[in-house]
Amino acid sequence: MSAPEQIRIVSRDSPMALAQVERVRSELAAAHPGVRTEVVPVKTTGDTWLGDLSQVEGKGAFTKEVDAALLAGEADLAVHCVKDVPADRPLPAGTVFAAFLKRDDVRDALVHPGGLTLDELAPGTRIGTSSVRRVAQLAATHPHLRCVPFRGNANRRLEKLAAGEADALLLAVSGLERIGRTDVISEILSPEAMMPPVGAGILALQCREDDTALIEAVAVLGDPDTHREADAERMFLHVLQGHCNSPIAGTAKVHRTGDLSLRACVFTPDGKTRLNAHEWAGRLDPATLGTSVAVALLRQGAREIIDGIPH
Ligand SMILES: NCc1[nH]cc(CCC(=O)O)c1CC(=O)O
Repeated sequence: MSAPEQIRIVSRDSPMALAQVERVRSELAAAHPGVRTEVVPVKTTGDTWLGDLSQVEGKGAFTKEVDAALLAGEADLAVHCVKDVPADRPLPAGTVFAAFLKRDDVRDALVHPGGLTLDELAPGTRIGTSSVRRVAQLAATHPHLRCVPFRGNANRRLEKLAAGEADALLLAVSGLERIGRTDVISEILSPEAMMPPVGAGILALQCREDDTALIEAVAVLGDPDTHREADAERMFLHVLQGHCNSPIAGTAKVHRTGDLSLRACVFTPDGKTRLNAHEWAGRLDPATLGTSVAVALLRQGAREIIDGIPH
């Protein structure tokens, strides 16, 4: 089947989101020379509300307006960071993921203007992050550091850091790559030091489910290993049913042997309790692996931890 002549791509309007759209446009141009693309930028609640995300809709704050534009027919293709797409509920009715692009770096980076590493930071150093996952892990490993709430797109956070609103930041390596600012990285944290979130570094392409021509056309951009990792991670989070204040980390990996593993953790906000699970898929499909890892954490008391956190 031939590709559609024109594809309207909807996305958030942050510099990172627009860089993601450029990647999609160039991969589309390579796969389907001659296809025309148009960008439809939208602002999401998560972009305009810089307070506590749990006070607005929390999950979905970065995706709702993008999904609405897709469903209203104002655009044909949405580009999302999988990390920002709620996994506890199905995708908005009438939409599907048509492809997961090849995964970028899953790790977090420390941005410290003086170039120090996490272990070198002095007691009381203010780390700008509103991520409960990052706060809980830092509390466990570096209790002498102080996290201060920090929201806004990555460029905005770097500006706020330069203005002295924090002494250092934690940001995703993939995000810094997309905005062309890896120069600010003072240390890349291993997944052991800072477990990544579900969906880290993955971009998903979402279409209306009846748009079969487009679904077929963009499927060639999909990466099969990334798809397996995303399925395992998202099913893990779906079974666990977290909320926007629950510190949860999870990262799947397709190894050179082709086998898939999933490591995941649930933390208390103070980082004092950390539940761990690590399983291999073996004969299980990715979603069943995700279910199994979630059940392993539930057996250790994950439900009680998650439900005990105010939200
Ligand atoms: N919450 C914002 C957001 N959504 C996705 C990324 C990073 C890129 C990715 O993981 O795809 C970021 C920035 C960050 O966490 O530093």
